[in-house]
Amino acid sequence: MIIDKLYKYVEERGPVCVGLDTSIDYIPQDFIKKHKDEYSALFDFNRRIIDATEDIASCYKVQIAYYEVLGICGLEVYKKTLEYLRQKGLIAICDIKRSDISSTAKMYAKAHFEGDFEGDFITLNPYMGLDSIDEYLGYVKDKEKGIFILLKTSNRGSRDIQMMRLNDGKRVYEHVGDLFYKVAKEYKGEYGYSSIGFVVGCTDIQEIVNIRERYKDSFFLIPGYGAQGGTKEDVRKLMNGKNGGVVNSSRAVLLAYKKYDDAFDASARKEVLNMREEILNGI
Ligand SMILES: O=C(O)c1cc(=O)[nH]c(=O)n1[C@@H]1O[C@H](COP(=O)(O)O)[C@@H](O)[C@H]1O
Repeated sequence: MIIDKLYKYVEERGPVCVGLDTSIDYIPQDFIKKHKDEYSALFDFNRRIIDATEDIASCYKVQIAYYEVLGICGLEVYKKTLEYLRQKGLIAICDIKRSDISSTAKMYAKAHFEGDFEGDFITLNPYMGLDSIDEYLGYVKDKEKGIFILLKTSNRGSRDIQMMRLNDGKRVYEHVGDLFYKVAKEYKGEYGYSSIGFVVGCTDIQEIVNIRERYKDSFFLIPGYGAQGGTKEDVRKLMNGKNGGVVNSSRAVLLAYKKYDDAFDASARKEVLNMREEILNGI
């Protein structure tokens, strides 16, 4: 089960997930100028961030929109970045946030668990219901793949729908969580976590404790740390001790060179080390 590999990497390297939401605007101009075009600079930037952090990060979340926006050439960089992670034996979470009926979901599953855009985990939107994830389950069961389902997101708008109360008193996100938690239990690995986990933002202090209590043996992908205001205390409440989730940081790592006044890769390393220390010290 892929979740066991992720669990082991968190044990060895810590819970930080480096977010490769690499906008061309984030790349220092002098670095871009050294390359034949901005696409090769983009890949080289990602490669150096990966090289500088691989021993201290558990995984990498590659946000597809940052590559799609650049068209075919951007998707080439997305592909090359995933290939590079794979060659190094690192774990890639493809942040694609898909949702569709089964016949189309089958294509998404094939597109992101096989071929050019293959990753280890993908993010899915649960809005279309239980059968919308069916086509991914074969990959989870037999092909070492995993899923993170959006449960309670980090944005302010998560209150608009996810926090609404249903007739039975449950929040919408609790209803969603309860449904998918049942499915997830069938895909548990050797450490007790399932390869189907949840995305839980660390920005809603009131809900965090409830979520960890309610989904005790669920592994979380936790965004919202740093740039969106999530703190080490919030994150710690979502982790099950030291190993119950990975904490994503994208902009704070990619733009760390502005804070440390050092090379971008050395700065990214400093940021990941600081973050790891902040989260783990005190657990
Ligand atoms: O699924 C996600 O990764 C995600 C869910 C969520 O609730 N909030 C959220 O910010 N994200 C993603 O997490 C990353 C956060 O980036 P930073 O705020 O720069 O660390 C982005 O790639 C978002 O798309």
